[in-house]
Amino acid sequence: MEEVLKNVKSSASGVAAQRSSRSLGAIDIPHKKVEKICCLGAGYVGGPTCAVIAARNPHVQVTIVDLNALRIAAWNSDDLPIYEPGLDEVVKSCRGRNLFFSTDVDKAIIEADLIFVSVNTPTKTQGMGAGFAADLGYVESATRHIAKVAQGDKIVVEKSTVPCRTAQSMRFILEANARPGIHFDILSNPEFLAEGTAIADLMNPDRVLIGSLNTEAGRSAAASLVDIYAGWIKREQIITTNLWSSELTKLAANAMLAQRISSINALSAICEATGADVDEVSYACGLDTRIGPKFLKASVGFGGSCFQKDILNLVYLSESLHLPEVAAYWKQVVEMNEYQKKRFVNRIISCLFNTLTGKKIAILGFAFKKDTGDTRESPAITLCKYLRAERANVAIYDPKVAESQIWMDLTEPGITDDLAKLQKQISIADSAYAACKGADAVVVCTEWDEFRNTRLDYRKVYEMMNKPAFIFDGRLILDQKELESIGFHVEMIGRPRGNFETSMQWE
Ligand SMILES: NC(=O)C1=CN([C@@H]2O[C@H](COP(=O)(O)OP(=O)(O)OC[C@H]3O[C@@H](n4cnc5c(N)ncnc54)[C@H](O)[C@@H]3O)[C@@H](O)[C@H]2O)C=CC1
Ligand SMILES: O=C(O)[C@H]1O[C@H](OP(=O)(O)OP(=O)(O)OC[C@H]2O[C@@H](n3ccc(=O)[nH]c3=O)[C@H](O)[C@@H]2O)[C@H](O)[C@@H](O)[C@@H]1O
Repeated sequence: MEEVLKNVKSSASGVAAQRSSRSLGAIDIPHKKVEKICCLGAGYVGGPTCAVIAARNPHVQVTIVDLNALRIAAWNSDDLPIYEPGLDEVVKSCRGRNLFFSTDVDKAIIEADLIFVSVNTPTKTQGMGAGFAADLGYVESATRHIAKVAQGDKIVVEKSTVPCRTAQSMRFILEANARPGIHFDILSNPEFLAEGTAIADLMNPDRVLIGSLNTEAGRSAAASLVDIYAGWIKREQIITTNLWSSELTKLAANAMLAQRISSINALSAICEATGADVDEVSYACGLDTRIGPKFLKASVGFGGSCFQKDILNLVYLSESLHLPEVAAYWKQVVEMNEYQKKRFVNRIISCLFNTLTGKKIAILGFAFKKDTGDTRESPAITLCKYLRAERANVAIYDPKVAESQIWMDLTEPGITDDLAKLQKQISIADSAYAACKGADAVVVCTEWDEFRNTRLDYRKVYEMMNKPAFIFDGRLILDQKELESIGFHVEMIGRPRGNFETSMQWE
């Protein structure tokens, strides 16, 4: 037995040794010191990431450019285009010193030694792979632009999330279009930040991943980027791998995170039907150190711009590689997420006596998670769509999402395109109380702290609602007992319905 344990231990430490020698190898070889960085794309990733790079590397000039002039103007104003706790302070600390936001894409490319490509990679909406494959149009056009404009050697870094082997296409395009004598190195450096905690994640990441070709030039380019991150991150946390591992790791990490949520959400359905409590199940499972406690919070479904997109991308990749079983496995994670949203709405309909016609439903929270104003793929959008179809009147309140954004999300093609008709059924409130006034039901869609029992006066909410007053907690943030003592009828994800508890008593 001891022999077996020894072997297991030595093979495990062998893997660690291999990994660390690879990660240290990259910084031990001669490499260029980066003085100027350009980032193509001033979005949720490019903006915060490069702002932190600038803040932590005062000797490096960082210019973030975008084709969208309004977005750049906002980055240069006091009202940044995205809400992220801590972002204002970081930007203010270095904007105008070594951090610049500009629409002059060509100048920034010409000046830079290293260019991050941090443009959007949405799911294709038409053509081959529509609904699954990533639309690489923005990445390709950014790559072609770099090739056209560059007057000297550049390190080009894929920051966008892309399908495995995209770096090869980028290299092909760059080499085919480069001016004579110009050399490009390509690195993959996927971003793992989560919105709402982006600055904390960037300041203190679990790891930074850099993929390169395993050639001298490739390793040397990786070493230049390692230097940038080493401005504030311990070297052993900066991992270097081959390009394809790095590209695939990003898709894999998102797929695994989303898979955990779909797993706990699948269990939440069993909890509701049996009397088990999903929070208790998740807590008890999470205490197993092999499972761990994070990303096991049951919810109305995951949202955000990337989980669904990246899993579908993985599904498409698997299908293209003739691996249908692998594709079906990952696809189920997304299907479970859709099922969860539908299940939640069905519960609302059934509790409200099987009809929502003319009833007022207050939606608390429209962002896909707390501490962000981002609504991309927010479950609240799907919920509102279903509630509308049931002819409910919906009042939405979110502390950070702009009203114009809500209208845009609800008038997206495929959801509805008739704004005037929409406004007869949907209203946007400027406070939680205003949304709840006269409502038959309150639905918590986003886990904003201000919706917690300690922050919102639920006695006041109860007084202003139609009776019976229902609350549906899609985020498991409310104190059910306290709300019930006020008089609410409370329905929580992953807890049995209504008086199920009493019907299950046998003692
Ligand atoms: N949002 C997130 O939390 C995360 C996103 N990612 C990935 O990062 C990439 C970017 O995502 P976001 O920042 O959320 O997208 P975004 O849509 O917020 O920003 C992308 C920006 O790129 C600009 N752009 C497009 N083509 C350009 C070009 N040729 N030159 C200059 N600018 C150009 C667009 O105008 C847009 O402002 C995506 O691949 C995404 O999957 C990765 C990790 C986290
Ligand atoms: O590639 C990306 O875009 C990013 O996607 C996610 O980050 P993000 O989508 O910003 O936010 P998460 O915290 O992952 O939440 C995603 C969704 O899952 C939901 N969620 C999360 C955790 C949980 O336990 N339960 C749950 O329902 C959230 O409410 C939210 O709707 C990943 O966490 C990041 O590592 C990754 O970089």
